[in-house]
Parts: sequence; structure tokens; C-alpha cells
Amino acid sequence: MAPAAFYSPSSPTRLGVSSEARELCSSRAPATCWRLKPGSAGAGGLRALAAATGEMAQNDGLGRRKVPHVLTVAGSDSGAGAGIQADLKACGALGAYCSTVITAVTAQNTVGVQGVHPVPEDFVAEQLRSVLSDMGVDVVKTGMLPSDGVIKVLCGKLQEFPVRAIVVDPVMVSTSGDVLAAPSTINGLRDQLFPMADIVTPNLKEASTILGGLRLETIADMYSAARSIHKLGPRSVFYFFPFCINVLVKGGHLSDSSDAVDILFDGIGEQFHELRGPRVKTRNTHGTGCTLASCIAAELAKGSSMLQAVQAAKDFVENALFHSKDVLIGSGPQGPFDHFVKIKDHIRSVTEKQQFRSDDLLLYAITDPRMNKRWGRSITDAVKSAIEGGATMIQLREKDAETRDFIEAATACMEICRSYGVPLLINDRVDVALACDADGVHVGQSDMPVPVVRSVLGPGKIIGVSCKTPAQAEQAFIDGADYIGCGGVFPTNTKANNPVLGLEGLKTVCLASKLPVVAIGGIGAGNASSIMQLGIPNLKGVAVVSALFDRESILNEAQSLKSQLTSVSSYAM
Ligand SMILES: Nc1ncnc2c1ncn2[C@@H]1O[C@H](COP(=O)(O)OP(=O)(O)O)[C@@H](O)[C@H]1O
Ligand SMILES: Cc1ncc(COP(=O)(O)O)c(N)n1
Ligand SMILES: [Mg+2]
Repeated sequence: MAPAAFYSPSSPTRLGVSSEARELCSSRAPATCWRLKPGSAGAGGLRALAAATGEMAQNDGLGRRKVPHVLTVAGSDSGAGAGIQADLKACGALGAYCSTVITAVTAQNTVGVQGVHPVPEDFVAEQLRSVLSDMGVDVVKTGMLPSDGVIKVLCGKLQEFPVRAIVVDPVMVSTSGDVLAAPSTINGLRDQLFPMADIVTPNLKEASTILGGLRLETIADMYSAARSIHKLGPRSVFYFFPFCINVLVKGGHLSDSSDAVDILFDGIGEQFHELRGPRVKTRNTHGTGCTLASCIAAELAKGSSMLQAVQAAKDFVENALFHSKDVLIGSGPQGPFDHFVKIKDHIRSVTEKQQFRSDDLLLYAITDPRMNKRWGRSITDAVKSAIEGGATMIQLREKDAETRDFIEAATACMEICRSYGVPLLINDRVDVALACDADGVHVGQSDMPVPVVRSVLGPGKIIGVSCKTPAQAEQAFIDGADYIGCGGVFPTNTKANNPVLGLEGLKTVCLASKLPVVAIGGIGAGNASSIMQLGIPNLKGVAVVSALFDRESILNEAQSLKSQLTSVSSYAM
């Protein structure tokens, strides 16, 4: 479950920020001023759309798409749980492009860090120049910055090549207790990088170090640490506006807490947000901090507000930890986790799409409420008899039913169909199909368009569409339908004012159709054979209403129709 974000009741009164100060912030270099403005002015429909689709729609007018781009400036982790490798995976999973400037190469695994090999500062500068001068970076995320010199180089390059936002994860010591940055870097971070940052994301130990060794043991301590770090904030560069930086104090290491609690202090609104989610019981937490910061950066690059970005990042980490809690990689105390669970879920849902079997169209029974009423039958009895007699597919066509009654009946029929392994489709009513988890929907030409039905139902459901012409059949194929229903082939009382196609009309549509076809309209024991005798390969069966449901014994009628159809279709083959 997604952790809820809520405003803390203990939130201190807002200090208030003068409009002059806000103005100053918003007129700051467009490069770095990306502030926490939930639902902010300027966010607009495009951002809402971007957030919904997970991508910032940026087009250069020539149809070329600008992709959200995060540059991570961090260390390589040979075990690939943290550092550059985590950043690449996190950005990839969230749909952002990630370029990499490597500040150090570490030899590390699930036991700890065995070695650190810093990259020479001038070569860090060269990597930064290469990427920033050319590649259209939106957001820079920093991780392991092993020396003061690297911080200086980075700040210089960020001034030379401004970006839209800067996310600073002040990595100092790995969770295994190994030092990743010289102690002197704390001054460089505080005095040079923090003033340029939009958000800094220290864990408990890092927050404590930044604050000169202050003990941080409770959530209340995290609140005051967030505010104190914010106050440390911009000193050298933007000293005139000390309210810009957002501080996220992460509580992953607050071991007494049954929840994983992070405290976000919004520097511009002077407001606290307590982000809380269940603590996942797992050893696989190596790289959570790097991942969180990269996710924030990716979301900012996609156009989210800071609060949205932080919340999305926390949700991502929680979900990834939960789904990889039992993964076993390495023998040490802290394993990596799987960043791609969501993507894998999606791939699975697509590849596990229940294969629609066109042979199920052979004897396709469509219910009719008036007929059931006339014969005093419940819809479930009617469906059960049809299946027992040999129906291979059921469609519930309850044009005038009240929604609640329809859902109830459909749910009961679904249970029956499932137990016999016969697919059940709902006529028209996508909402009812969703409510009863039907196998699909059959729509007419003036009902919900097939692509919309598909986007609502997902890839695993069957969609049928009524077609009378080759053009409609072609469109059904393009739209991603699974089969078409073609008719009325013969005159019928079931559907008023329905033009009759005849066998010739049916044949024309079948020959043009790239989809399997079920014939419909006035078909029964007397003429079903004539349809199958056409011998058209994609004409897979007949849909019947009165021939089954307006008869005394549904079961007997179904049996006799089925035997006619099977004898002709095996003869036709
Ligand atoms: N066991 C866990 N279950 C759920 N979330 C966690 C867990 N451990 C850490 N987190 C979350 O992961 C993110 C990184 O936090 P933390 O582990 O404190 O940082 P770091 O990796 O820098 O030490 C935070 O959002 C934190 O709440
Ligand atoms: C190269 C590199 N960068 C960052 C971390 C911090 O990750 P964690 O806090 O999860 O150990 C790490 N261990 N290695
Ligand atoms: Mg960390």
C-alpha cells in the first residue's frame, strides 16, 4: 500500500515568507529554482498529463522528443546495489534518461567496501563538461563526492552549465560503516553545494554529521534536524534568500520505528511533511538512499513538484523493497534490491495475456432477458444449460437491466462459466465487465470505441466488435479487437431494423477480415450448417439467441446445434 503523506500535527507555525523573498527565489537562475509548490502555478495541464503518463512531453517542433534527463555525479559500486548503478536503474525504471559522471570506483559487495579508487579531479571535470555542455541535462543528482576538490569542480561546472534542479544526497559513510568521503568534504558540501541544491537528503548519520555530531534518535529529532540543516542552507551564493533549500531527513536507520519515516522540510513554504510507510523487513536495503535521491531527480525531470517527487520516490523504494525482500544476492548483511519489479509486472501482464482461442466462437450463446422471463428461467440457469449443452462462449446481453442487478447476475454467471472454462463476455457494459472480472466485452459500432475499451480493460481481456462491412472489419483489426461479429446474416426478431447481409454479405466481410468472425442474426438449427458450409477459414462459428433461449430445452437445442456445427466444421476442414 502506498504510504500516506500527511502534514504533521506538530508542524510549527509557519514563519511566513515575504512576497519579495518569493519573488527573489522565482527570479533566481531558472537553472536551479525548482521549488516545492504542490499544485503550483505554472504546473498546468501539461505537467498533470506528464505526471500521469510518467513522462514529460517535450517536443522540439520537429517531432523529436526531449526525454527527461538526470545526470548522476556519484561513485561506482561494483556490487551494483548503490551508487551509479542504483541511479541508472532507478532512473530507467521511472522513465528518465540517466547519464553518469563517475567520481570514484569502489570495490564493494554485500559484506562492505573493500576499496575506493577516486577518479582524478580534472577527469571528473572533463566528464562533467562532456555531458553538461551537450546532452540537455534537466536535473543533477549527486552521490559520493570523495574530496573537497571534486565538490569545487562540480560547483564550478554547475555554474558554467546551469540545470533545472539539483538533488544532493550527502553520501559520507556506507551503511556497512565504510568511509566514502573525506571528513573535510563536510565543509565543501555545506558551504558550496548546499547553497546550490534544491533538496538535500541526508540519512540520520549524515544529518548528525552535518550538524556537528548532534544525536538524532527520534522522529522529533528528525524534525529539528531538518529545520537546522535548512537554516545552514545557502550561505555563500544566495545568502540573501536563506529559505530555498528543501531538506529530507531519511529515517531508514531509525530502528525503533515500525514505520519508515522521512521528514521533509519545505524551505520555501516553511512547512514540514511527514512521509510514512511500512518498514519492510528485509536485509536488502543496500542502495535505498541512492535510489531515493535518483527517483526524486527523475520525477523532477519529468515535471513533478518537489512534494510529488519525494512521495513518488518513497513509494518506489517501498514497493521495490517489498517485492525483493526475499531476494538472495551475496552472503553479507546488506543485499541489493530489485529496481525493476514494476516493469517486470507490466511485462508479465502483457505476456501472460490470456490467449483468445478463436475456436471458442463455435457456438456462441447470447442471453436475452425477455426470453428468460417468458420461460420463467433465471439467467444463471439459462447460462448453465447452454454450457452443458455445448455452448463454447457466453455473452450477457441485458440491455435494460439495472446496474446493480446486472453486476449481481454477471458475477453469478462468471462463477459458472469459470467452473466450466467457458469465456463470458458482457455486451456493451465495460463497467459491468470490470465489476465482475468478465473475460471481455462485445461492443457495437456506436458503443465505446475499441481502443478505449482496451485501455480500460487491459491487454488480457477479449474484445469483440459488431461489423457489417469490410471497412469496419479492418478498423476492428487496427483497433486491437480479438474477433468480429458479423450480421445479421438472416432476418431476426431479436434486433429491430437490422439490415440483412445474407450469406454473400457475410462472405464478403469474412474474406476482408483479418480477425476471426462469428456469424450472427437469425441463425438456428435450420440454417447453422449453411454458414459453416461456406468453408471460410476465419469464419469460426455462429452466435445464437432465440434458437437456444426461446426454446423449451436450452440444453437439447445446444446439443443439436453443436453436433451440426462440429460435423460441418470438421467436414469443411
Ligand atoms: N526497511 C525499509 N522499509 C521501507 N523503507 C525503507 C527501509 N529502509 C529504508 N527505507 C527508506 O529508504 C529511503 C532511504 O533511507 P535510508 O536507508 O535512511 O538512507 P541511506 O540509504 O542513505 O542510508 C528512505 O525513504 C527510507 O524511509
Ligand atoms: C558508490 C557508493 N555510493 C553510495 C553508497 C551509499 O549507499 P548505502 O548508504 O545504501 O550503503 C555506497 N555504498 N556506494
Ligand atoms: Mg545514503
